[in-house]
Amino acid sequence: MLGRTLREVSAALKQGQITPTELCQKCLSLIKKTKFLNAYITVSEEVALKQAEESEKRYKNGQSLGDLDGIPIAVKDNFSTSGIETTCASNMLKGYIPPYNATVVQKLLDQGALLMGKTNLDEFAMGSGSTDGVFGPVKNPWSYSKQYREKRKQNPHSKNEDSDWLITGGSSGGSAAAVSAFTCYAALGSDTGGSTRNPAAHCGLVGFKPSYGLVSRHGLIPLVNSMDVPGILTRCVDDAAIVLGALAGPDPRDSTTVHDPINKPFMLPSLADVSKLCIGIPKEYLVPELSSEVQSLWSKAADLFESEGAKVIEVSLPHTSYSIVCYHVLCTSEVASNMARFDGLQYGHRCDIDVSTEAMYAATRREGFNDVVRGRILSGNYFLLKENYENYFVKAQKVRRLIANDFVNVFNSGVDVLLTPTTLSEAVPYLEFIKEDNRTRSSQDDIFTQAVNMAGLPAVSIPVALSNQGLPIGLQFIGRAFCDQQLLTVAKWFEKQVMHVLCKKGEKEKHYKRKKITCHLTIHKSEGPVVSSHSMT
Ligand SMILES: NC(=O)C[C@H](N)C(=O)O
Repeated sequence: MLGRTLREVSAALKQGQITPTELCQKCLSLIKKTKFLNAYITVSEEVALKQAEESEKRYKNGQSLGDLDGIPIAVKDNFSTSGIETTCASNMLKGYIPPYNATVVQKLLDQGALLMGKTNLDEFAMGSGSTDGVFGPVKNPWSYSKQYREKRKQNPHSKNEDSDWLITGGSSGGSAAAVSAFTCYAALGSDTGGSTRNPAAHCGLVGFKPSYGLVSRHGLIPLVNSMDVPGILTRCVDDAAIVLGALAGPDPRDSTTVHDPINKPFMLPSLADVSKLCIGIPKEYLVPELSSEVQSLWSKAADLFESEGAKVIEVSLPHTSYSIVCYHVLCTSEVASNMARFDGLQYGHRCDIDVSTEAMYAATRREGFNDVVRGRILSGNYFLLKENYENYFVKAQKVRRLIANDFVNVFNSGVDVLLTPTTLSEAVPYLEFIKEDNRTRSSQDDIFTQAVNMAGLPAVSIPVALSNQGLPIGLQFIGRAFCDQQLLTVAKWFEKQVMHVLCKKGEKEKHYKRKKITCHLTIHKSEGPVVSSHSMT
């Protein structure tokens, strides 16, 4: 095996154990074999092979561009990619081919990364399941692990295997499935209310959301401009740091990016000295909906820090209970304004009826958007009505400030990092997920993640352990604004510890077979739980 992580595979490329073209072909073949996951909307095979060829020349001439040269990556289909269709999983943008690359995409390509394709999502990134895009739902690769299948078989309510798969979480579920199934070594997601961290937790990955302003949004098709950030999905913390190093920095095309006052330059994180840390546990995050397994891991993780000499204290984020509703008002208001550009004239789909311009707008938007998007546009326009503006939008802005100040107060009191759950539970089966109204479910699942976006802070979800059902569970660390590097040092220390403290000691390997895919599940001392589809039957 070449290596599970970007770092390992990058070393293999540097040592000539594999060429970029061979690596690219391996990933392309896995993309084909795991097509049933529905992780990709577009596979950019030709582009990736061409990029691999160029990378190969650089390696041959001793001119490699660094750790990302020759590394297969995937990009969520809401980032513009020059010459490659960018759909946001919406009828509205089907067939849209942008003339430019998003800054983050360009930066990865400039470092020699290979673009394998564009990944599936909830339409316009609205959702937490990756179930609501026009190309159909994404399946979680962990649905096919033997341990999970066996557990499901014992459940009398379980349906047959083909309908019994799990959601990936979302909205960057395609990116998470793509990394989790080893079709690439890192992927870009976007994170507006948790969309990178949530699927990372459900798919056993590291999901990193940078501080707002650290990474450019230019070319990321906006959901909520004041909260969107490009996110990073990888298999370990070091890999996330490598990608962040390539992406961070001001961009003249995004006026909200700043010259990072703290992290210059980005380096591979060292291991934090935890004995000097103060870890905050927000008491308001102990919500009744939290599963007992997640809760128990959360408290074990806190104990772990304490036993290693960290100060662990309970803290209060008193405005947490307003966060979901506040996010809803602000998100939908920005959505209503952002989506106004999709009118059948300027971009994308157009319904050609010649009754009147208004009728054309209405028909275009009815055909172009699903009902989740239309619902958000309607709510947002209601909040923005002249007579409602003060009472909803302005009030929500004030509450957002209070929510952000809660974090400032906690950090000012000496807390270095907050430790919280990422999601309420492990991934749920699709059929259970759609039983509930997806919008309600989505908003509940974002309870631990949305406030971070409203405050613009960095946060990372780390895979911690497998549940009784054999599914990954993640925990989240939240840091001070622009302390992204420090946050990663804590995450890295934790990642290293959890494998032999929270999981069973030592190394255990199991091979799980199902249909054509063999999931190879490994728990190592020094790495997170990893599901791979390296060995195919
Ligand atoms: N992109 C996101 O973070 C989406 C978030 N889950 C929402 O539905 O608004």
